[in-house]
Amino acid sequence: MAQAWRTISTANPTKTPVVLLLILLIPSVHRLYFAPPRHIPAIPLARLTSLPLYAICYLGIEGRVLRHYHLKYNTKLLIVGPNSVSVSDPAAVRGIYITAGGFPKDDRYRNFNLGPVVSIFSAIDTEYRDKRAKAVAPLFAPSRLRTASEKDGVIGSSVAEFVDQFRAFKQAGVKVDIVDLCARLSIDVVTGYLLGEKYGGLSEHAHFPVESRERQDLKLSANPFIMAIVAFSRFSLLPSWVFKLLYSLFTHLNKNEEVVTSFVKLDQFTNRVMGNVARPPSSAVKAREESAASFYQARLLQAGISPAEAAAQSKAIIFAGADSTAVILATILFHLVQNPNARGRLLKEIRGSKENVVAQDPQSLPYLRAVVKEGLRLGMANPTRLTRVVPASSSAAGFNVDGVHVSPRTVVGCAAYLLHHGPDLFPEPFAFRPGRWFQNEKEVQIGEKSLDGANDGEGLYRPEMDRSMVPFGAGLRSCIGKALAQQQLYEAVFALVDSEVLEDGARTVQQKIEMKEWFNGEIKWHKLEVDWVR
Ligand code: HEM
Repeated sequence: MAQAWRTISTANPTKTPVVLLLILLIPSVHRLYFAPPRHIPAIPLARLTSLPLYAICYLGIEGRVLRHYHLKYNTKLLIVGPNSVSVSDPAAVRGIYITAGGFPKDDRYRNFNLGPVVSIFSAIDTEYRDKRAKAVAPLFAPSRLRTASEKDGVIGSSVAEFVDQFRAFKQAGVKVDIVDLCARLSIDVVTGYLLGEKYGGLSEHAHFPVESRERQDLKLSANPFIMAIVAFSRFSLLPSWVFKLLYSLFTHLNKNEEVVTSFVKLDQFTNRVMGNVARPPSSAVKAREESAASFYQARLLQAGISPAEAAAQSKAIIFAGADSTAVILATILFHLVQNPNARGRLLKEIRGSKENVVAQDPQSLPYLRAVVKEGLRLGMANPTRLTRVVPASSSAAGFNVDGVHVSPRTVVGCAAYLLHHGPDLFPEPFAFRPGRWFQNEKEVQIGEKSLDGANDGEGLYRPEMDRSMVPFGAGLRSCIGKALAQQQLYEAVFALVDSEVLEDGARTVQQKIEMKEWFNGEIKWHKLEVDWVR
């Protein structure tokens, strides 16, 4: 190689830069003319380089930019990098994520490893993932969730505390930040339910009166930890070595006391819950130990996972569970505050269900289901492409999207931002309209056409609409915490609407929800406020 450089430079020094440029351009020219099919539209420069994709990912505008180009070119397939395509086609979800276990996750997921530890979420090796996911799966059984939702259960008591705090803000006429309050509820539910001890999100600042500056200014202490991870996801598409470099640089530059304290607090909490299950059983605490054995960290230890890894996996689940559920719940509440008609309809349904002799499971209430579904559609907890790689196997060699062949080793992915905002399936895609989920005329009447503007014809599209919904991903690698998240959403919306806290003058301070569309979507400024007009 060194000899070759010398030959070029001694042959004709003035031509060297030109020759070098040509050599450098060969791969790009090859990409431009041969690699990706020429007839598939691309975002600018994407056939040559991934830099535009990295830039929009960094800026948190990936969802809206890809949607713009899909609509502009009227295409279901869009080239977003030399070896990467965005798919905006509900019919492709099955092929990419479901059939035969779905395509494997691509290399970008390595960037989500927890240092040396591979999490359930970041694992590419499915055997590694299955061992851990199977160990914890029984925790999400419906009967266990129902028990936890009773008055004195972890979910039931946390939701009651959440409603009480909401009410206290209202009674004092003080603005409430629903993103913060939902984050407090979510972290308590995830930790209390899975790890056997509540983090204490709802209680940590509850000793300050709601009117005090401290109470209004202080945010959940785990926020800096959560937001640091959310912010790293803006680099997640980069090659692993660049990511690592930027990660250490970014960590160094953004290190401040608040972030360090938050990480230390999370470490202390995780060590404590690990200690709770590591203690040797004694007859006096037998009952407690028995129930402790049914917690997340204990089940991982029982499956042969090392204590250090079980601790890291527990920390990962706090992030995975708390942040996404908070984003979706805050989205639902924000829209309910802005839609008195939907709220009125929901209150009527909830009150009706309470008059029933047999208490009804919130998840069986049709209008509440539509409200939660519409919130999951609009809530951008994971707005961007869930990337996978087309395997080289023969069955996948024929993978097609809308009649176009996608070759093996191409990175493919569907984004909730695109599938959830398809204008054909979801007219007025950015509007909150629970009524759109009702299937036939009778159901539309239940959904109150006159109340939220749904029209009869839309219901006919519902199966297609369902296929377009990927808030929890799809297939084997879809969210393992879906049942827990849904239980919290239903219980919290039911209880809050039933309490009538959102009645008599509640209004949103922000007019709309603005998001940073990173892999984990972030509500801008991490704040959405509700105040009260008297
Ligand atoms: C409304 C709340 C939630 C939303 C919207 C959500 C969304 C998602 C999505 C989209 C994925 C798939 C990611 C991909 O394919 O790359 C996922 C995976 C995952 N979620 Fe959630 N999630 C929520 C709540 C939770 C909760 C409560 C937990 C834990 C208790 C959790 C734990 C996980 C884990 C461990 C995975 C990885 C599964 C695997 O790769 O096998 N999530 N989630």
